[in-house]
Amino acid sequence: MLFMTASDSGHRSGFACFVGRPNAGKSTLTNALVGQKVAITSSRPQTTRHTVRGIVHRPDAQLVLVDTPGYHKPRTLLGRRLNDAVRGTWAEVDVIGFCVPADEKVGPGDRFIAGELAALRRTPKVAVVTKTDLADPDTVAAQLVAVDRMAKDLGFEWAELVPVSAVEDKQVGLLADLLVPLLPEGPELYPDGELTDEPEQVMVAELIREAALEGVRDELPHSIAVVVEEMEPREDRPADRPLLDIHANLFIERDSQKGIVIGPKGRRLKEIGTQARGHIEALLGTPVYLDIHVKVAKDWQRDPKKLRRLGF
Ligand SMILES: Nc1nc2c(ncn2[C@@H]2O[C@H](COP(=O)(O)OP(=O)(O)OP(=O)(O)O)[C@@H](O)[C@H]2O)c(=O)[nH]1
Repeated sequence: MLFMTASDSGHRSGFACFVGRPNAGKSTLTNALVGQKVAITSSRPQTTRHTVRGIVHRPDAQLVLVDTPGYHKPRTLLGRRLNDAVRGTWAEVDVIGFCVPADEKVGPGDRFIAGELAALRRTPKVAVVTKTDLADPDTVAAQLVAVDRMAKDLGFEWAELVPVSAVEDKQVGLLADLLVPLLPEGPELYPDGELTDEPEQVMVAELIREAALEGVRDELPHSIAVVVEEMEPREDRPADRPLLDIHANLFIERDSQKGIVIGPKGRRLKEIGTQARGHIEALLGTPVYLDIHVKVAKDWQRDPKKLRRLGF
């Protein structure tokens, strides 16, 4: 009955995810489509850990965006878990957006991922050439041709091929217009106004992790995990001056990494706290007291029990 009503009205709803090599612009594009910061962006690759959904609400459709971690050659148990999670997501969505930056040549990393997509015969695949503001029109055109050819070489065709700039908000609306017809007919999946179904604590943990990753060496990203232990409104506060107490543990793998995260005289940790607090307050719309403890969870990347405890 619900289905008939939905198809009568022509309303569409479904899931999409963006895939592509690290730094391809997937999170930024998700944010631009949704219009609010829900996924985590960073100038460093492979920071999108959790499946974060942003929801595009339109009168004619609801598009639920699932943001997956980067798909890459696994070296550790964590790497394999991430790849499993990514492939699991690909199999579940209604449409896949494959992102390639306009300012970098199509390479083996792109072909590796597109090759995996080729196996998903039934799922429509849309190619998105991202960051067009960083390339001149000829380069963008050449990139569109290269991406088209890559699919043909792999034995499939893109359902759509579209250049966008998420930063300058160019063609982002067009991309949504092209994705919507590829969704099945159906009613709204989430109530209007709900931007993400990711638990707040996970998003808060991601914001702390993002702040912790700023300015640390490239090899550290997978050595940091954050778990929010407690998130409670402070008691005895006047109604017009609420305060949210957040206690979080920041896990590193080895004692030797403590210095990097904490910094001389605790300066680095303080910076992490200040930056994360600003983002959390913007996200939740309330003043926050943030308390971060740095703890060593030895070799947590390779230990299945510890991985589970940290939510992977
Ligand atoms: N100039 C420009 N920069 C962009 C655009 N989109 C993304 N970027 C930048 O490119 C970098 C990577 O963007 P992300 O959105 O984090 O990329 P991602 O594909 O989600 O990266 P991973 O999480 O590592 O897989 C960031 O520094 C963004 O600011 C764009 O349209 N124009």
